Amino acid sequence: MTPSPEPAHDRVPLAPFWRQWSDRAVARAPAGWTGLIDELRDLQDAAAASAPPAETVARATALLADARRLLAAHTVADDEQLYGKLLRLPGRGQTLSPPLRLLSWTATEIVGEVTFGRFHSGSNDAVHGGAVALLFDEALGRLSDLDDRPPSRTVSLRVEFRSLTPVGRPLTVRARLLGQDGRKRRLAGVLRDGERLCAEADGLFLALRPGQR
Ligand SMILES: CCCCC/C=C\C/C=C\C/C=C\C/C=C\CCCC(=O)SCCNC(=O)CCNC(=O)[C@H](O)C(C)(C)COP(=O)(O)OP(=O)(O)OC[C@H]1O[C@@H](n2cnc3c(N)ncnc32)[C@H](O)[C@@H]1OP(=O)(O)O
Repeated sequence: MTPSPEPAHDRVPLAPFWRQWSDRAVARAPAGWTGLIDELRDLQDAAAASAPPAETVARATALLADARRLLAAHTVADDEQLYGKLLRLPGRGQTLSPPLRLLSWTATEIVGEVTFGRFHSGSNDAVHGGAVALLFDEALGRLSDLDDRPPSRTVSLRVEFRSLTPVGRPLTVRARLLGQDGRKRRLAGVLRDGERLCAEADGLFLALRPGQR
């Protein structure tokens, strides 16, 4: 695999399993779907950051209930859902974790950029530790399954919080594949705000056996 010369999240190669999984969702996604996900993400941040008066709360609640009813009328099984499956998009079309935008990659290392919003704040404008762990699971998981490696699952993820992770600033995340032993893949991650180390992670990912769900 050739290292990427420039930021290009959507050119990161996908292993065949994930390419099919994602292309199937892309083919079924209606016009405007990614706009809906972006709006949902912004909504989460706006709700977390607001302290509105009662009239605004009532109006927003009614609008949200309308939107929820519209979407719930089109509920599908997990296999058919679109959410989280658009792997060529930063954030892969989900709002659980903040969009991870890949800047460069090789078979054994990826570097990405991420900005946590107010939705992921714990307190003090600092990111909740669980959200930091979530980001590492995304980044390490992404690398684990790169380069035609068979799909894997996290079995262990240890995070060390070295300093507060700030909300609202672009941060750099770096993931490395340390080694493979049969189905076991050891990975490590580092999250930095400029030069400052925010958190580090060690993960063990296990490749699934053929047909294993
Ligand atoms: C789920 C979301 C997936 C979303 C994917 C989206 C996109 C993917 C595309 C690209 C990637 C992009 C982004 C990445 C995004 C997300 C990544 C999220 C990944 C996750 O978030 S995923 C959910 C959390 N994850 C689980 O829900 C795991 C639950 N679990 C199991 O499903 C089973 O556990 C399984 C099937 C994994 C293995 O089961 P099994 O029966 O096949 O294997 P077995 O138990 O025999 O273990 C074999 C050898 O591993 C050793 N071993 C096992 N566990 C160990 C541990 N904890 N520590 C040390 N060693 C351990 C044993 O000791 C033995 O070692 P030995 O062979 O030497 O004896």
